[in-house]
Amino acid sequence: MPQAKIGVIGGSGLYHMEGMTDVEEVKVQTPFGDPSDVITIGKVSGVSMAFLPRHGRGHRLSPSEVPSRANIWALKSLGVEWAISVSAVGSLREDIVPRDLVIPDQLFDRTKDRVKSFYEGGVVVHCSFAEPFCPTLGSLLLESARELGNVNVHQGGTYVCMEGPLFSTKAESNVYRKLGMDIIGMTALPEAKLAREAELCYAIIACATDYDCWYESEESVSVDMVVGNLSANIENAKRILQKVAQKLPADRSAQTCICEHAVASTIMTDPARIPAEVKEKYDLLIGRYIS
Ligand SMILES: CSC[C@H]1O[C@H](OP(=O)(O)O)[C@H](O)[C@@H]1O
Ligand SMILES: Nc1ncnc2[nH]cnc12
Repeated sequence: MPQAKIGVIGGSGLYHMEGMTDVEEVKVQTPFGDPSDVITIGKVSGVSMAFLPRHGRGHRLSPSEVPSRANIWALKSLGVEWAISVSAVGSLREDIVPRDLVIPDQLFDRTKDRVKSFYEGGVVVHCSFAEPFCPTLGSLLLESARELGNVNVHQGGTYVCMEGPLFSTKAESNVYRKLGMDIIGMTALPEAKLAREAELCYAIIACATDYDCWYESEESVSVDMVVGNLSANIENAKRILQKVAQKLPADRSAQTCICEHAVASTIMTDPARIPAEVKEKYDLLIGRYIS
């Protein structure tokens, strides 16, 4: 299997990553089923990158159907250390204008129907998730986005993740605003949790596409609105990815983020009591801690 240092999970509107060289398509199998689609591996700015469209090419998977465990496992198995999500979001703040970009630093979970951990069947792990995004990667995304010059970029903000697929009611949207949420989407969870459990550095380039439905003088969110505003944003997101590829440190061990060692000391289960087949299953993620 070819290897890649950066993994990009493309959201709504981002199904292909043009401009990659030395391209190869790989079909990865995981203990959690098939990822959303084949993964394209190539080079961007001379750095190896794996690209996976979250909803599949042709946008076939709803947010609740995205196989996040398979997606994150597949990226990990390709050697990915830095996972970047590109996501469409609604804005819950007047000053986050559609077509602005946000690099969120917090998450609030309103999903209901999703499996949120890799670990089950005899191994119990409790990772810290107080800081759900990698601050090292977030800073580099912010710096790269600011270098574009032609786009308004917001540093930090809370992404509230709803179940969907229907958009929110006005009552819900207004409650999220009162609670201090900044942007809303349907896909950051469980992806961010699984990335932490897989010890990946993970952050989001959030492309604001609409004002959801709280803003009385603006039209409520619709697919047409999202798609229209996304096409401009997606080009910016691709340029950010090219820039950030050149900035990522060669070695994560020199970084101050906890991501690379996120699971160390979080395994509650006595290794002597973890069945051999469970150890084998999780070797990719935690073999170094339980063997
Ligand atoms: C087409 S609007 C709703 C859809 O877009 C976002 O997806 P993604 O984060 O993958 O860009 C949102 O979360 C919904 O899934
Ligand atoms: N308003 C919104 N709510 C949820 N997900 C979204 N993705 C883009 N806009 C959204």
